[in-house]
Amino acid sequence: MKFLVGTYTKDKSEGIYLVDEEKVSLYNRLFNPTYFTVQEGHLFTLARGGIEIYQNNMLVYEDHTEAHSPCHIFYDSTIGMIFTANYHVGQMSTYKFDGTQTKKIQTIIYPLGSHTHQTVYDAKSRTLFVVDLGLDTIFTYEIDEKFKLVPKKELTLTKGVRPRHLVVAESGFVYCLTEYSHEIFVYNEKLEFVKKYATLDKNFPGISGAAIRLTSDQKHLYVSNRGYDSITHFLVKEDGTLKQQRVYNTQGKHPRDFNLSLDETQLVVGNMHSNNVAIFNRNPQTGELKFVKTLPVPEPSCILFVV
Ligand SMILES: O=C1O[C@H](COP(=O)(O)O)[C@@H](O)[C@H](O)[C@H]1O
Repeated sequence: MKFLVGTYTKDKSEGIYLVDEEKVSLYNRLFNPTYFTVQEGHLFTLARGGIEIYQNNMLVYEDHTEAHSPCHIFYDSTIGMIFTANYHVGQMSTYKFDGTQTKKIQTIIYPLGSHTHQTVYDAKSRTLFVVDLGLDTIFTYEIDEKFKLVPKKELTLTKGVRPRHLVVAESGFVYCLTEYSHEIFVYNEKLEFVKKYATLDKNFPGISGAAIRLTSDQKHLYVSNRGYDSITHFLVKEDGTLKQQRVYNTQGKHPRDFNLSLDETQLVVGNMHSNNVAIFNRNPQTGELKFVKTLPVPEPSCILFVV
């Protein structure tokens, strides 16, 4: 079991931590690496007013030109592009990365009220999804031969539900978790609305949906609920609709992110307000979780399993 934990460095945290079995150690000393990804031997992380890219712990690219730090970063190796969403200033940026060189391509500034929260590129449909929490909209784009974004469809959710993160299934179905209403909005491969599901049976005040993950067999979907600190497990049926299974206590406060191990036999939750990560064993057939232990990690906000 080996995973990295991105954090807020507002209090005691100093950057990204490595959890290797029982041992927790500082992996990279950084300012607020609240989201990051590791691919092709590079670490792509959020930084003050932009992004930083590291290779073997050495800084190889930095951009600090935005008025605030973004909240989400996504790298797609099929097109060699990096995408960021900047919640606080309502914009998203794109970069071209060719394995060594990085170039900023574009920044899109959204209308007043925008709080872009996530960018996801789906290589199969060649579609970029930009989730805008503030505008209750999912913007979609194609990418042209000059790596510029060409607007496609806009998915408008119910006003005030506040979409936060989504996943795209191999079927083309899109599952979007809302922060304020903690619901999952389901869209089919034509991006037509199908149905929505509450992540919890009761609507407690102050709950906010955070992360959403789909298993590689496409059969299990998990979401985290901050405030009612839990993970809800859904089965994904043949027709793409969902069936709620169980709700699991995350053994800590404010589960901002969680992730599956590479073989998907474990699930780790980052409990941001209780400074710990909770480790669960996972049955890959049934999707059931079994709590194993917690480990102390300060201000966890992003979990990523590594080889
Ligand atoms: O989910 C959330 O995310 C936003 C954006 O994150 P930030 O790291 O850019 O601040 C955050 O402000 C908000 O409180 C939270 O609910």
